Amino acid sequence: MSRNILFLSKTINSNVRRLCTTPTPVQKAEKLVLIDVNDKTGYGTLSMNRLPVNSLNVELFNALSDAYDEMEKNKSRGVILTSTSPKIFSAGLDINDLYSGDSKSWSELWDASQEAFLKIYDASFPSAAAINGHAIGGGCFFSMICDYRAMVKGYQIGLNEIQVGIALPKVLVMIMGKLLPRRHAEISLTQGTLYSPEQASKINLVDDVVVDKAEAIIKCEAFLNKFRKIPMDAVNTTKRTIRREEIDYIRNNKQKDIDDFVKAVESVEAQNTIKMYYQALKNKK
Ligand SMILES: CC/C=C\CC/C=C/CC(=O)SCCNC(=O)CCNC(=O)[C@H](O)C(C)(C)COP(=O)(O)OP(=O)(O)OC[C@H]1O[C@@H](n2cnc3c(N)ncnc32)[C@H](O)[C@@H]1OP(=O)(O)O
Repeated sequence: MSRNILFLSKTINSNVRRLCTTPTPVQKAEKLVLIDVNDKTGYGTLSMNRLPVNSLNVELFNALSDAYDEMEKNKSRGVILTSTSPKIFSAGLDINDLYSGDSKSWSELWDASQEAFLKIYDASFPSAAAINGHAIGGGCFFSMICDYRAMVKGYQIGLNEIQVGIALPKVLVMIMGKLLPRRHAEISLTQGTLYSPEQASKINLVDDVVVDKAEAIIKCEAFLNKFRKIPMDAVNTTKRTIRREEIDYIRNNKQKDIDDFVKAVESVEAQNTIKMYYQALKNKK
């Protein structure tokens, strides 16, 4: 039996409360991350639900962080990260925010992304990504920081930040550098390559290629099941040893990392590229 838990980020909750007396379209805001805990396995399925494309903004990052807090509090045995969209896992950072923001909003965006990163990457339970659609930029990155990835055929995955005009943030470089063979990481990061799941599986970017979301979930559960007979303290100590460099980098350089991101986004060249990219996206239909 499973139970659905209504979940909203703190920000959205406060917005909804504030708006209770003044009806506006914002009241229709959906839950940004749906949590579905399987009581039998103890696994929580977290589904990103910022439609149409699950673009990552402060609220979605906060909702992910809060969902992970909830899973920690409930001593979860594992998380399956996926999306409610039929064809998009996540389209990465919200390009509207990159295009129309300022240094304060970009700082807040990056701060929230760092928090969500730490919650997932340093969780005390394993995470498996059921990549049920395109996973681009930050969408790809958030699947990369899970312990396992199963991706449905017919979509694309990759870190394309360079195409959007953003110099790759250090933590993305660190993690891709560890996941992919060196040469592939370098080409992928400097060219912003997007891969089919079949290509991605050849370079370690995804672990399994599947036909649909249902099969992705089955594969994720099978991965999480592998930890059932292993003491989690031993797993976590080992995992933290493996992941220490990236975790320490963010924890010890939080403000510098935010400043670097803001600098990369606010440069004239980046803003021009973001603007062209944004317009091309809007004009593509
Ligand atoms: C600690 C660090 C943590 C993490 C951060 C890592 C940093 C990441 C940087 C980035 O993520 S940069 C962003 C990279 N993302 C992209 O370049 C994706 C761009 N989008 C697409 O390629 C396509 O939209 C798609 C393949 C995802 C889906 O294609 P399709 O199904 O044909 O839908 P549409 O293109 O028509 O899109 C529907 C709708 O959504 C808007 N949209 C798409 N992507 C974004 C986005 N990233 N941000 C905001 N909005 C997006 C698109 O403009 C359409 O809007 P309409 O108003 O025209 O309907």
